Amino acid sequence: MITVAEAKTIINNNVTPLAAINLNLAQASGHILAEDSYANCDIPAFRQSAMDGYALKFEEDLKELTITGEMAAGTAIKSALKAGETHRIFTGAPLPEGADTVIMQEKVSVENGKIWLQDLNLKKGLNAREKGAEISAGDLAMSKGNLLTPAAIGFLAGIGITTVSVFPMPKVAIIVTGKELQKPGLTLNFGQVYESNSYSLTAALKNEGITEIAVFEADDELDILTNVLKEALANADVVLLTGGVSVGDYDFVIEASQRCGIAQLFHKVKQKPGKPLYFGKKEQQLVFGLPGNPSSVLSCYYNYVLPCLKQLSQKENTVLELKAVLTMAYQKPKGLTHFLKGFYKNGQASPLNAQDSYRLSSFAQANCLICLPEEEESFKEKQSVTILLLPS
Ligand SMILES: Nc1nc2c(c(=O)[nH]1)N[C@H]1C(S)=C(S)[C@@H](COP(=O)(O)OP(=O)(O)OC[C@H]3O[C@@H](n4cnc5c(N)ncnc54)[C@H](O)[C@@H]3O)O[C@H]1N2
Ligand code: MOO
Repeated sequence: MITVAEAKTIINNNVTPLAAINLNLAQASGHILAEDSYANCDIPAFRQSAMDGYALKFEEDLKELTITGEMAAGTAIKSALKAGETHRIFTGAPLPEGADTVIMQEKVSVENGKIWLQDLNLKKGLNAREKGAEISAGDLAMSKGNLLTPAAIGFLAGIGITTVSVFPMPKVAIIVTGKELQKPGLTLNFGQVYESNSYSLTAALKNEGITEIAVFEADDELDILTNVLKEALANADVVLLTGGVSVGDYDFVIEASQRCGIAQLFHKVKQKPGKPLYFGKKEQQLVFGLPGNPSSVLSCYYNYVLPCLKQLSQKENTVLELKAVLTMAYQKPKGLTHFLKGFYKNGQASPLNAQDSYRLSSFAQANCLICLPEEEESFKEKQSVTILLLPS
């Protein structure tokens, strides 16, 4: 059995980031930019008013001007100012030729087609956005490696970009195994359990912006599982199996993986929950055999699967490791790293009740996993420990 750290290193060393693709900007949110992006034109594309008011050519001691035109936002008609003239103008509209300044309408009085200026702070260029002030044609708009946040998407759209080169999100297949599984909503017959792993995993993947998710079900039979795994591998970068990875007579994940040509990279990690975790690889495709207990599935997801998915898309890991003090003493046997479902607040981490790996009630309340190292058994109240902060 390998340690948690060894397992993480093996995964990390076996991930090849996915090749960049071109995406329509509207589909690119949450992706990492794979190429520098450049502006095609000046933005603003013309000298533009930042206020509703009057456009003018600035001079010291201006007192009055005659209104000779109007510029509304979106106007396609060009206009020019002569000496002593002003144009009514609105926010976003182009300034008439010859104008360099806009006075807010609150700072003038209007009478008989004229304005009287009452703005002591009026300066040349006030309330006028210069052509190319945001960005000039040919300038670098955003560098490779940037995350396309909503603001980044808006910025690129605002400079007229429609397509971007990004690192794609992985395509993920989930295979839930087990004869005992029943769909939530149907009657639970004797010996059955409601199938929840595909729900928790799908929800977690969708939280990451992963949309290509295929869910398969497989009975505990080697031939069936082998065929389902083959089908899943046909269109996935990552396959997540749940259940069937331990030592029982009906646990076929290891054998089915071998039959599908997947090379085993490890099986079994010194941890609780999730001891029988399996990881394998077929060319660039990655396969996780997650131990079936619902809490083991999620504990392994946050520890191993999520960082791997992030790496595939060249994104930062969002499971943050930090230090916290325990709010209570805790005992565990030596030999395995324990990941306790916990609640973190103001630097303190509280282990929750119901730590058993078949239960999700505590995980449903948790915002962190408290990591208790393999070789330690006694933890004091206020002792500093490492926690993994879970993404919401
Ligand atoms: N003799 C041993 N028995 C077990 C060991 C061991 O070392 N020696 N390890 C235990 C540990 S730890 C775990 S974890 C489980 C993992 O076993 P499997 O991955 O083979 O999982 P299953 O046996 O198929 O299922 C375990 C448990 O989870 C329930 N389950 C499975 N899939 C789902 C699902 N999609 N939704 C909800 N619940 C699910 C299943 O009904 C079982 O109760 O092995 C121990 N045994
Ligand atoms: O390790 Mo298993 O995941 O405890 O139940």
